[in-house]
Amino acid sequence: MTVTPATPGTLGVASDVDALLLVSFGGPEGPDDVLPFLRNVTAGRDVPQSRLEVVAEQYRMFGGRSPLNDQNRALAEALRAELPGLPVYWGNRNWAPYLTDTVAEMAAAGVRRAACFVTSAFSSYSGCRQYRENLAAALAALPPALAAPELIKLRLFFDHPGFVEPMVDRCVAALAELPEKAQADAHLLFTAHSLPLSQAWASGPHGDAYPRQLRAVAGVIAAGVERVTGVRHPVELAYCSRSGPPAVPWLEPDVGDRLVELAGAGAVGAVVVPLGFVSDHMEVAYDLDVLAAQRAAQVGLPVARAGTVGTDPRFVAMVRELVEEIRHPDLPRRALTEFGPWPQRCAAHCCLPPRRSPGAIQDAAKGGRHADAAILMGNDATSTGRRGERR
Ligand SMILES: CC1=C(CCC(=O)O)c2cc3nc(cc4[nH]c(cc5[nH]c(cc1n2)c(C)c5CCC(=O)O)c(CCC(=O)O)c4C)C(CCC(=O)O)=C3C
Ligand SMILES: [Fe+2]
Repeated sequence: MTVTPATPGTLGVASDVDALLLVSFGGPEGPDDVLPFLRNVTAGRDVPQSRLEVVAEQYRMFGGRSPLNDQNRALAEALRAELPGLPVYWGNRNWAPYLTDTVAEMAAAGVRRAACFVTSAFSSYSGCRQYRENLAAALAALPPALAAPELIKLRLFFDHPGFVEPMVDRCVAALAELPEKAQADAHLLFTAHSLPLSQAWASGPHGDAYPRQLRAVAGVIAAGVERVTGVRHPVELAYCSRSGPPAVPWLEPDVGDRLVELAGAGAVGAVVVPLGFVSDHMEVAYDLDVLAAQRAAQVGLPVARAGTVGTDPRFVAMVRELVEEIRHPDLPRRALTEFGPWPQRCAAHCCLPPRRSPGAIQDAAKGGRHADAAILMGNDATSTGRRGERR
């Protein structure tokens, strides 16, 4: 491919990427949005009505408004400041601004090649592949008169220093909030969104990537905490926000159950670390700060909740660095675990959704329609000679 030299003044900004698209989950912004939002999230999924009513009630406790969209507005603003000259767009899977509308707006504005930053750090169908499918669907929905931009999904960032270092600071700060006598021996209880076991097993190119990545990063963060405090805190991994019918197994233990168990086993305190989320949205504000906190209070276990990265300057700079990786394939790709740096392009069979029709799996194996969508979105447009891999 042709490599355009960086123009002075836009130094460090990928000159052959002409937009950044912030891609996220979306959340309701008022009471009337709650049910339509939940219907969007669970369309075609095995989530019982009773579960939806429980979740709707949680959103109503917060005035029907999730903090998530405002957090993404703040992140988009921070990215505009970090990447002057690069238009920053924002689109969601489940609520306005919908990806379909944003991608149409980008095409109408003449965007040719956009880097897509998805606010999910880890490998899973819900957090990675489904977003690639959403992007492909947004392209497929473009009016024929509009030229489709190339959409390049940035690599997963779960072990990037720009994510890990702010999390170390947040753990250290949370430890200091615990009663003094609980600080030295406190557990670090890392948490992430639970997944159906079938989805967890199918995550990543070799399976089981989601829990393994979480555990690996948790260890790196704990080591970072030790460098600051001089204490190696015990590391635990637990899950929140289980959904689906009770008969379907999901990743365990639940964070609330684990806090109760830890108290029973004589733990003096715990820091709950929302490792699986990059901002304090509902899964944090309700599932951790209300539900899990109640469980700990019932057994008298002191807990503090670590913050999320939000718009930490190091996290914002990380996005810039990931964009630069697209522009300059020879740049060092920073990563702190043996799982990274995650490839720019996910393998065709990476994070396959559970319960796919045999036809769709065959398609993926042959490099058919589904695989094309995945590869288009995850590809490294600056590298060549890799196409044969999927033949
Ligand atoms: C891996 C993962 C992430 C992390 C990656 C990422 O960040 O994308 C994530 C994020 C989020 N999940 C969120 C909300 C919900 N997730 C649900 C349901 C589900 N999530 C799942 C997985 C994930 N979810 C799964 C396997 C289901 C079962 C149904 C299905 O297979 O799709 C439901 C339905 C009701 C219920 O809870 O059962 C809701 C309301 C919000 C918004 C919070 C806010 O509004 O502030 C966010 C950021
Ligand atoms: Fe979710």
